[in-house]
Amino acid sequence: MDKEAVLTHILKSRSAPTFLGGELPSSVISSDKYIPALTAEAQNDNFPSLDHAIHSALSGQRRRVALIGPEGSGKSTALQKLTIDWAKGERLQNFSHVFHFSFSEINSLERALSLETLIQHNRHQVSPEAIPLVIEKPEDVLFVFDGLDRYQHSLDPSTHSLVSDCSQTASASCLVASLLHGSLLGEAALVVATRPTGNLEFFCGTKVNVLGFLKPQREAYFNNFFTEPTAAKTALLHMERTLGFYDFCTSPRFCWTVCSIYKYLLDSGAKLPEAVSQLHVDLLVYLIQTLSLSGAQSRALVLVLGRMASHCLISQHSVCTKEHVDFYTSQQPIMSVNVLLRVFGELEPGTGNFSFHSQLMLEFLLAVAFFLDRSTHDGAERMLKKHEGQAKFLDLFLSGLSEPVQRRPLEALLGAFEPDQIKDYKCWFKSSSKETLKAFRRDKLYRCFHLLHQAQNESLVKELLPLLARLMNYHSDLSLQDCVALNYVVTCLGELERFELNHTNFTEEKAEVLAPTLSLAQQITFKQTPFSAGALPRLASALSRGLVRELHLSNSNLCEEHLKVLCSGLKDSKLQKLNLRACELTGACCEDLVTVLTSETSQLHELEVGFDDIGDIGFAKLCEAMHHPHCRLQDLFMKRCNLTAASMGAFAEALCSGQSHLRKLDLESNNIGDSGMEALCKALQHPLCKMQSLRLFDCDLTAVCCPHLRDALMSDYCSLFELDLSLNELGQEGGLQVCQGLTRPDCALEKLNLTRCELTLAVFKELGSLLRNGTCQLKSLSVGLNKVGDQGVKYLWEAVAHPSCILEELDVEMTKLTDASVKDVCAAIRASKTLTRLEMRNNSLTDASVPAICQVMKDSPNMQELVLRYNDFSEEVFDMLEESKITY
Ligand SMILES: Nc1ncnc2c1ncn2[C@@H]1O[C@H](COP(=O)(O)OP(=O)(O)OP(=O)(O)O)[C@@H](O)[C@H]1O
Repeated sequence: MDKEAVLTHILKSRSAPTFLGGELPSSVISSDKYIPALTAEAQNDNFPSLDHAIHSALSGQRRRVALIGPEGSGKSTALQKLTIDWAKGERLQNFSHVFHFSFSEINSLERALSLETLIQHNRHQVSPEAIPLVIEKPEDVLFVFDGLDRYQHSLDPSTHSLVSDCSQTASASCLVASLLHGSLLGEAALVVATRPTGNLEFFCGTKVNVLGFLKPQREAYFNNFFTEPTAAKTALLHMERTLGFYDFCTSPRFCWTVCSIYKYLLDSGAKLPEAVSQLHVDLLVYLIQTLSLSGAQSRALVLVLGRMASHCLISQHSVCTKEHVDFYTSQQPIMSVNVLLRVFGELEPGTGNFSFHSQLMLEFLLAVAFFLDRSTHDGAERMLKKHEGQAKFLDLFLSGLSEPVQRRPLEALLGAFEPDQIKDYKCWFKSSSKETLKAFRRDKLYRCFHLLHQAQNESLVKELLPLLARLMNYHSDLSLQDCVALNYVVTCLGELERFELNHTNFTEEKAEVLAPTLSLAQQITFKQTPFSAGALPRLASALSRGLVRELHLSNSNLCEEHLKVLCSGLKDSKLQKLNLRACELTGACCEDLVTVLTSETSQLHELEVGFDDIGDIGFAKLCEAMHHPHCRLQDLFMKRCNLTAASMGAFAEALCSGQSHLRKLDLESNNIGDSGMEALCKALQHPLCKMQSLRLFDCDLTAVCCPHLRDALMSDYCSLFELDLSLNELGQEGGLQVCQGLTRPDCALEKLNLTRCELTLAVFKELGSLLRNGTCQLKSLSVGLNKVGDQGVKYLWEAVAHPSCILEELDVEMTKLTDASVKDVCAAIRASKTLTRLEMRNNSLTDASVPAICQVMKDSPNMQELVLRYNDFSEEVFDMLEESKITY
């Protein structure tokens, strides 16, 4: 085979590049501007380039490969590169022949022919004498077929009588099917390129999904396109910011289009477009200007193209035949608009088929035509319905074009848009948006944001403010595009009370796009949103210059490094509350938290690090921060942080330092033990200690620490207002000591929780007399899960009934109460002037108690809640309980 002739043939340029069509593959390759495109798998793994994937598929056993990718993703260019590399002797030298076919050309072959003729016919520079070599050694032959999606015949083998003899004549479609199914030259290798198409169902071989360009390839492409590096950078940054979140940016052809129009705009000193609809306005204006038509002709042309676009969408055919085109273009010579359309079938010029260069331009022309067409009776809603499922951007383009500033350049060329059509679209937009926003249809909500983003009209966003405001707080499953649209809306609104993001992979790109939103929000929550490492610096910098007061990151995958980055931003922020519960933090992370707590401008007063492995060393660092004059920490939540008695000494010191503002500490489920408690109790007696609330649920305490606790409670300096000792084995002795502590006349304790503390009758008796003694300030008492029965709780009922008792909430869950106590319960409720909430779940009351209880609830207007869940009631009393507003 004459490789030189193959090379000359391919490299010989046959048509000029256009903005929409792209630079010719041959010119891209010969001018060394070829950038290896990627396979779709490259997004996840470091997979090879498309060229590599083709070569490895051809070196394998099957040697049949289909390249499947969307429009303009670089399939044809990769095939031409393959053929050129072979012809230059650089690659695939195991093949003696490479035959390159286009399915569009095969479509136009109407007469029967043999494979031998097909090969020679199709400019393959193979002499008749060489044909026997091809046939004898098919393993040395490679067939390359481009554009299966444009093929008009089926590859279904059952619809053809497949041939096996190279000299046998048959239809071209039969020859192609025979080659692809291996009955003809079965050992030859084969590469087919196509957009996704039904015919692929009949292809057996390796399938390679073509992606095109990601950011690094786009960067290389822009650098090649613009000779001036600053222009390349400006253009690329602009594209990434305004369009980089759309899938179609992976298309090399789209990159060419963007570069071409950007260059034109930059050279003419114009502004670059902010949204995809603006980009298409600029493109269409440029393309029409190149045609040098009159205004009326241009308008007529766009109307014709709009109708063709509608036809292609509705019939789901990307290709219009000559007949279709003639039908639509009785007044317009369609060949004059090849800048707007792609022409196929060069074998017999003038008889070819047409298609739109890009689906985006097709939909854009349809949108423009909608606003130009006086004769159409379709309103926007009907028009969108008609193309539903086929058009992806039609509504976005309508939205962009409905704004006077955006459509003005087109109106200057085509004449004014029809006011009725614009009015109709605006009406549809407002009514459908209001409906969507009112009904909170999440699926449609973001579409509405996208339409607003395209319209780029701040006052339109503000008009919808009353409906938008309540939808701005919670977001989930956000795509990058959604982030862009949402951010646009939030930026127009200018402020945001809450922003919660759920179930969203928080990537660097999303963080970058949402940075303004994050800066405008006062309260931010991330739930089940894994952070990528790159997202953290963006988040940190948005928070550092933002308005955020509260940040909730519980259950996030923050490691030490992530936290370090985050804290670098938080130390300059206005943050007041930080929740890092279950964020996989360790003691080492506390160093970074200390920088936030002690920064000069720190306003952080609430910190939650529960379920993180902080340990004594980490806690010691936090205690050091409490000595610092800038530290404003008041509330600290450290549930299950692996703390022991060892850290209580340093903590007690911090509490007594006079610098600490700490008022509330939750140490639930840490191994504090009696010795730790002893240290803590000493601090509580110190005049500089400001602690008000101490939660020591399940902290391994026993009666041993209770004398210290009593002393602390008895101390004049103790300002404890709330104490939770539940799930500690205090027993009778411990319980009595605590009660003794409460006898101090001005003891401030208002809330005491002694749930499951192994308390006895004697303790209940003491509690009862305390509540009656007139000095006790207790308003809330929980003594559930102490199995004292009716006899023990009776002391409390008597106390509640006493006029000196000011108890408002009483919890006696699972104390083995029976119907025998009901008389006392009712008397207590009836007599109390303060009791509002009574918790009695998990006891043994039966239906017999219900009438009296219901009656007392009716007679006692103070009572807000009585909980009787999990008692022994039958269904028969449920109605009665419900009527009396009792929770059962
Ligand atoms: N690897 C590449 N390097 C540089 N430019 C490229 C590359 N691939 C494609 N291009 C540019 O993009 C344009 C479109 O590419 P190509 O025709 O190969 O796409 P395609 O996937 O075959 O599209 P379609 O399905 O629409 O036929 C080319 O004309 C060229 O300008």
